[in-house]
Amino acid sequence: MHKLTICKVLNAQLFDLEPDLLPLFQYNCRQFSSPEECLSSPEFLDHIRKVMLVIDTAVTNVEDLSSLEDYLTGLGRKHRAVGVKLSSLSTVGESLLYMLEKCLGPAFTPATRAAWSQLYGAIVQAMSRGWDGE
Ligand code: HEM
Repeated sequence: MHKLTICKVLNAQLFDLEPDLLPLFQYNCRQFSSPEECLSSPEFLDHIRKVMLVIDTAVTNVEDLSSLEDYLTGLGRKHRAVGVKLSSLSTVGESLLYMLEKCLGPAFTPATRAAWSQLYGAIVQAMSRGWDGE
């Protein structure tokens, strides 16, 4: 399956888990009337690419995640500013694990799950500094 198709599936599940995330994605002050409309907008697809790029970068730098810390703290701050709650990042993590499980099937062993969970947890921990002082 194409990477972006996978990501669309992932994000459809995201809105099932947390419908309140939909109004946070607004482009040119326009609100989407349904998850489907959001999922087919070029800006939202760009955001999916941005998320995947951050995850790709974390995988590449897994031996030295501290080098990404300042970037991720700033990224957290931007998300706080657009109204994202810290807890919503966990919902994204849940969707990510769900997607991997669906795509990898039996290859998604408990050890693989633990490794992904740890990596995403490290991203969230660094981003969470953007909510410090709340
Ligand atoms: C919890 C759900 C999330 C919501 C509602 C959300 C929403 C947004 C919004 C509204 C923007 C600004 C517009 C745009 O660039 O599309 C944005 C930017 C961005 N988001 Fe998210 N986001 C979420 C989770 C994440 C996660 C988990 C990551 C990465 C691990 C991420 C990575 C990015 C990046 C890289 C940008 C661009 C920042 C920049 O312009 O410097 N987002 N996000």
